[in-house]
Amino acid sequence: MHDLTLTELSNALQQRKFSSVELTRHFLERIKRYDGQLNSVITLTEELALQQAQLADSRLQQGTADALTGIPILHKDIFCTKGIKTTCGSKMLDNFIAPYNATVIDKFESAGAVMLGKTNMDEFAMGSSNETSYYGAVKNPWDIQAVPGGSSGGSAAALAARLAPMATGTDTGGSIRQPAALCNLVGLKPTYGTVSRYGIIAYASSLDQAGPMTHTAEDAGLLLNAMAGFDGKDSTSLERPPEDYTRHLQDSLKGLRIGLPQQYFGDGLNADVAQQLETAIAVLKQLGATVKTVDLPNSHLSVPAYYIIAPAECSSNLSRFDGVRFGYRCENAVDLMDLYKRSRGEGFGAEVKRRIMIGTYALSAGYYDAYYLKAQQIRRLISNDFKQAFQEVDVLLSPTSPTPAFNIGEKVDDPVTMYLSDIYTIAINLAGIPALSIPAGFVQNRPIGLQLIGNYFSESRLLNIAHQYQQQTNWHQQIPSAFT
Ligand SMILES: NC(=O)C[C@H](N)C(=O)O
Repeated sequence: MHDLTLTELSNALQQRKFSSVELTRHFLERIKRYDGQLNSVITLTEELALQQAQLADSRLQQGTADALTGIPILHKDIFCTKGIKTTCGSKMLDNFIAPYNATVIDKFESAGAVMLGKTNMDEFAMGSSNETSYYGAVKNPWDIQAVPGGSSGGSAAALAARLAPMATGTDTGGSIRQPAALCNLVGLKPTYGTVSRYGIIAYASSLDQAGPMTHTAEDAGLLLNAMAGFDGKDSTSLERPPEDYTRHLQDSLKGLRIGLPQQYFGDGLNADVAQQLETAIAVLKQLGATVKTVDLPNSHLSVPAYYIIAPAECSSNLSRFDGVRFGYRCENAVDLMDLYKRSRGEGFGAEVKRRIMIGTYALSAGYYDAYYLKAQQIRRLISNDFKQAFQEVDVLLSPTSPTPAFNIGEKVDDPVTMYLSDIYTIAINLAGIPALSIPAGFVQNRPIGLQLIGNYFSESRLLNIAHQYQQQTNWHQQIPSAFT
C-alpha cells in the first residue's frame, strides 16, 4: 500500500480493495517500526487517526468522498492542531496544546484526510538540516548519516521512508523544496498568498508559505487543490477564483521556453549535480522544450537580503513568546524582567537566538536604513530580475540545492555555510513567486532535486512540466532500501 500514488490509493479505497482504517493502520505500523531510526515524527495521533479513518470509510460508503478522503497525512509541527501538542520544534512550545486549528488543518479535515501525526522540524523553521530541533536531528532515509534538509525535514524523511503517502511543509526560504530535493520528493512552494497562513506559527510573515510534499507532481496538485483558497482570517490571503491545479498535467511541452539562470549554474554548484541536471534538461528538450541562458543579475544579493529580512520579521514575531501567556515559563522568577529573560533564554535554542539578535539589531534605531530598508530595496531588484526573465522565457530551471545531502554535524558550527544551502531557493520567496523541486537523480547514492520556477500563479504549468518529466523518468519511484 505504501508505494501507491494518491490517485491509486483513492481508486483502491473507492473500489474497497482496502478500507481507510486498514490503510491508516498500515502507515501507523510503519511509523512505529521505522521512526526510531529517523526521528521524523514528534507526535503520533493514533486514536484520532483511527476515528478519522472510520469517518472516511463511512463517507466512502455513502459516496460523498473527495479525492483525498481516507488517505493518511503527516503535518509539519508548525500548523496549529486543536487539542494536540504543537511544538514548532522548540522547547518553548513543548507544553503547548493549540486551542484552534490552522486553516490548512481544517481544509484537510473537511477533505477527509486522516491525520497520522505531527512531524519534526528545525526550531521555529530556522534551519536547512533539521538539526536545530529541540527533539533532535532527523535522519535521511537514503543514508542515515545524512541530513534530510530543513526546515520541513521530518515531513520529508517520513515521506521518503513511506511512513505516510503525503505531507505538508512550509517554505520561508526553501524549507519545502530543499528537503524535498535531499529526500527525492516533489515539494511545491506556491505563490505567496495562495495558501492561508492562519494558524501557522509565524516565522517571517512576508515570506512564509505552506505547500505540499509528495512523490509525484500529480499528487502535489491534488494536495494544493485541498490547501489553496482565500481565507478572511489571513490578511495576505489572495482573493482569486478556485482552480484545479491538476488541469494542465497532460498538456504537451512543445514550444515551452525554459531559461537557465547563469548565476545558478556557476561557482559553488557541485559538478556531479550540474551533470545530472544536464541529463534532466535533455529529457525536457526531447519533450519539445527549448532552452536558453538568462540573467538574474542580483542573485548574489538574495542570501544577504534574506538574512536581514527573515531575522527582522522573526525578531518581531517571536516577541510573543514571553513566558506569560503560553509556552515555556522559567521557574521561580524573581520579577517580570527575570521571567522574560530566563523564559526566553531557556526556551529558545541557539539558532533562534542568533536570528532574534540579528533581527533586533537590524531594526534598531540608527541601523534601520542601513540594513532593513536596504534589504527591502534589494528585494525589489531581485523581484525585477524575475520579471525581466519571464519576458524572455516561460519558466526557469535550476538545481534546488548546490549539493546532495551533507552529513549530520558537518555544517552545524558554520552558520554561513549552512545558509548557503538555500542559495537557489531564497530569491523565489523574496519575489513571492512559485517554485517546485522534483527528483532528478542521484549523486553518490544521495538524491538531488531539480527546481522549476514560474511567474505568479503558474503552479499548474509547473506541475504540468514536472508531470511530463515524471512520465519519462522513474527517480520518484525509488524507495530507500532500508524502508521498502
Ligand atoms: N525556513 C526556511 O525556509 C529555511 C531557511 N533555511 C531558513 O532557515 O530560514
